[in-house]
Formats: sequence, C-alpha cells, structure tokens
Amino acid sequence: MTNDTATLNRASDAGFRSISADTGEPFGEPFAVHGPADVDAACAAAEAAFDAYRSTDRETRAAFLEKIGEEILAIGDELIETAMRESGLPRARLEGERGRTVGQLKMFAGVVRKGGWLGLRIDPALPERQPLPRPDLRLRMIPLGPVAVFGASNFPLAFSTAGGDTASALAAGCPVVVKGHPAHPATGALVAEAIRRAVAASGLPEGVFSHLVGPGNELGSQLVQDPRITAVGFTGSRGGGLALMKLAQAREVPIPVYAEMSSINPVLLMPEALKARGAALGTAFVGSLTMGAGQFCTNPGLLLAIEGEGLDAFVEAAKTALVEAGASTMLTPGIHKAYSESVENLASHAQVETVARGKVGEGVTQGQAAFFSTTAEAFLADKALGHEVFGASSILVRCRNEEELRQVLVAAEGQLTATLHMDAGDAELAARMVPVLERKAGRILANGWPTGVEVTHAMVHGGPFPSTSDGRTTSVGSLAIDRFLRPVSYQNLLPELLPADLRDGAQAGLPRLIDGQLHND
Ligand SMILES: NC(=O)c1ccc[n+]([C@@H]2O[C@H](COP(=O)([O-])OP(=O)(O)OC[C@H]3O[C@@H](n4cnc5c(N)ncnc54)[C@H](O)[C@@H]3O)[C@@H](O)[C@H]2O)c1
Ligand SMILES: O=CCCC(=O)C(=O)O
Repeated sequence: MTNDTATLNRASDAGFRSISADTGEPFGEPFAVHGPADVDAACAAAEAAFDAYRSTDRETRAAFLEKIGEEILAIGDELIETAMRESGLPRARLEGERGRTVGQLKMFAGVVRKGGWLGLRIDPALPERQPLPRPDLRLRMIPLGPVAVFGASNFPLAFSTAGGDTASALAAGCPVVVKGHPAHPATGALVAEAIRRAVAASGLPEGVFSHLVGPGNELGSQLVQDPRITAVGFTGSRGGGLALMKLAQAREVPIPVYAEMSSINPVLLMPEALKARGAALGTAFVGSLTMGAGQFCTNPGLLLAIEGEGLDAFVEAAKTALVEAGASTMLTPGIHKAYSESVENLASHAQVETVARGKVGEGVTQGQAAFFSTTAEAFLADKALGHEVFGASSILVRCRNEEELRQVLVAAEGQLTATLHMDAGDAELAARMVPVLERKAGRILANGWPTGVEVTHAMVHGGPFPSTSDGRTTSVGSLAIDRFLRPVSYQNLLPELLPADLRDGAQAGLPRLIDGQLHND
C-alpha cells in the first residue's frame, strides 16, 4: 500500500491507519500524520506553482485534467477494493463513482478548452464621446490562488481527493491542497499518487497538487488559516463547515468557504399523484432512502403530503418495502453512532410515530433504516425535527391542508433539492408551490428522486444555508469553476501589457461580449 507522505516533510507523530468500515478494525500500514511543517510546505509549494500554473494555455490545462482521469483508471481494481474496504460501499457504487469522477474531469477539460469561463468582455474606447471620452475596458476572470479542498467521507472518489472541488479548482487555474478525509486515507493516497503522476507527465510544477492527511481537526484548521490559501471547498457536517467558515472569516485576510453541509431534501407528495400511484411511490421512496445506506446529501429525509386518498397506500407500501430493507454498513463507526443516536431521538419523540424500521444490522457499523411520521403542527413546534439525520432515515409530515403545507416549507431550512411528485391534476398546486421552493432549494425536480446528481452544465448542487455556506453557486457541474475565479478589468493598458486573450483579434472562437453584444465566432 502506498503511504502518502510524498515530497512533504515526514511528520513526527505516530501514524494512523485505515479502518475497515465493516469491522471497525484498523488495517494496513500506518500513514504519517501531517503537521504544521507539512501544511507550510504544501502551501508554499502551491503559492510557488500558482503563477506558472495559471499561465498554462487552455490545451495544456485541459490535457492535464484528462491525464488525471487516465491515471485514476490506470490504478485499476486496487482503487475499488481499497475504497470498498475503507467505506463499506459496494463495488457497483464505487465503480460508478469512479466513472463519475473521471467524467467530471473530462467535463472540466472541455470547459477549459471552450474558454467561456474566461468571461471575456471588451468595451472599446470611445475617444469622441461627450462630455468625456470612454476608456478602453477589457475584462477577464482570473484564478483566485491556492485552494484548500476537504474530501468528503460519503463519496470517497467523486467528492474527495480528485472530486468536483479539486477538478473545478484545477480547471480554474488554482493549485490545490487536499485535506484528505481520515475515513479513507488509503483510497486518498492512491488517487493523490495518480494526480501527482499527471502533474509530472504534464510538466507542471509539483506544488500544483498536494495531499495532507491526519485524523483530527488540527490539520484542517491550520490549512484554512494559512495566508497562502485563497478559498476552501468542503463537503461534510454542519459543525465542520461552520467551524471552517469561522476560521476563514477570522483570518487577517478572510477568504470564501464553499461548504456543502446539511440538507433533508423535502419531497412533496401531491394529492393527484398519491391517488394515482401512492403505493408505487411508497416503494420507490424506500429505494432512494436506503441507497448507499442513506449517506447521500440528497437523501429524501423529509416527505410532505396533504391528508387524503393515496397517502395511506403510500405509507403502507413504504412500510412493506422498509421492513425488508437490509441494514447497510455505514462509512465510519462515528457516523454510525451519530445516525443511531439521531434515530433514537426521533423514535422517542412524543410527537413522532415510528412507521417502520428496516432489518437490524449484524455488524458493528450497520445502520438500520427508519421511517417516521408526524403532524405539521409538531414539525412547526420543534425545529430539531427538520435537522439532517445522516443515514437512511426520513420523516413524513402529514398536513391538513395547503396552508399547512406552505407553512412547513417556509419553516424548513435551506435545501439542496426539493421534489414534486405530481400528476396533471396537481399542476395548479405545484405552480403555487414552485415559488416557495425556489426560495428554499438549489434544484427543483419533478417525478424523480433527489439522489443521483447529474454532472452537467445546468446542474446546481447547492442551495441556501445550511445546505451550503453560499447559495449563489454549486459544487457539481461546470458552474462550479466560477467559485475559484474573480474578475479583473484592464483599463487603457498597452496591448503588450494585456493578457493574450484580451488583445485585439485574439478572441477567435472564444465567447465574449463586445460592447455588450455576445460573439462566439
Ligand atoms: N450533508 C452531507 O453531504 C454530509 C456528508 C458527509 C458527512 N455529513 C455529516 O457529517 C458527519 C460526520 O461525517 P464526516 O466525518 O464526513 O464530516 P466532518 O464534517 O466531521 O469532517 C469532514 C472533514 O472536515 C474536517 N473537519 C471537521 N470539523 C473540523 C473542524 N472543526 N476543524 C477543522 N477540520 C474539521 C474533518 O477532519 C474531515 O476532514 C456525519 O455524521 C454527517 O452528519 C454530511
Ligand atoms: O452526498 C452528496 C452528493 C450526492 C450526490 O452527488 C448524488 O446524489 O448523486
């Protein structure tokens, strides 16, 4: 097994080891715990690499992103087996996630080549304008600088070392320092080695990518506070995201933290849809709920319905499917413990009815699925009922009428997604709900389930707080690159001082606004 200390200083602390998600037992060789000297070395290397990296031409950078994907695939089955052992996630899921990771890198390579992210705008000088001449103004987006990325535990490939945050930051021209998730150090090390091979093969400075690992919070805190870090990408707990936001704001020079934290993804079961296919919806709901042991930030943790025909059929079908749902290994003993405690809190809540539980697990980290029900009144009276339970747990809020449904939605926290299950006869109610949902969520979907995010150009995987720290953007899809860019306007600069893309006649094929008119030729 590769031990990931790379070119960084060997840390003095005793190492830490991978933990088998199934057994909770350590395995493999110990990993060195990176400390302050390693953070300093990684950030210094990133800063030193920044100007050379941001100056790479679009083709070099795009080819580099594709090379990372090739190197990840070249690891072969060792990557999948290692991730299976560390995360407890099944082979098919991890193979799919590897495809998504590589596809994501390819998508950003395409984005880099097309150059829309440069955001070119040219307002030519108007020397004859009265009463004052207009200067020549040219704008482009430039990368922020070194970015710290916190890998997520629940997607050890697509949201981790070479995941969406890393891919979008590298695409923007930012060197990346990854703080690997301690739940999958061996998986992270394999991917980090693949990225380093791609860096070398592309002739880029080593500091374009570094990978730091350690079991506690100290390392991440130091990284976020390092003055050379200019932005942070994070997926994880609300507590972790908030802590990093505070640290970033308290710096002498505050920096943006793009944290994706907590969402329960309301699903509205509309009256006509329930009447027509309540039972089928109940069965499908359990499929989405239990996917990946429920450890998706898009997990449908909150169902909303107005009392009426079909709701009981939904509940019965969900119950039947859930009691048959096998317990699944959760990512870490800590996540399993947090899940079990949250579920017990719900189960013992005076206003909450336990509708069904899945099968009891055998191992020490197997999560037992749970489905609860409550009233709108109770939900509105206790904010805790709207908090994320990370795992296969969901609560149905039974509303007496549309007004209660609206009140529950308005009271709910910001969300990554909101789903409508609707038939044609629900269209008017849905039209009244969509403006409410737009204010709550980053993605509104109809007649599907929120789990399974497409990596595309029109995707938003973001939303109002606390689903993320900044609802103006996304961590999945090509728009994610904008998080790591900022605009610079060049006024009356001599042509030789302008960046090449902004010189006269140099924009062929690049999307640009000339005097406010879009050109693509
Ligand atoms: N909504 C989601 O997508 C999502 C995903 C994963 C985990 N979670 C939640 O997070 C819980 C714990 O899981 P996790 O370990 O993946 O997330 P976490 O937030 O505890 O840790 C994520 C990363 O951030 C670091 N970190 C956390 N708190 C920090 C702090 N105060 N200072 C510096 N660094 C810090 C950790 O070391 C780790 O590298 C889960 O039980 C679940 O509730 C949510
Ligand atoms: O856990 C967060 C990401 C969820 C996701 O990407 C998906 O549902 O596919």
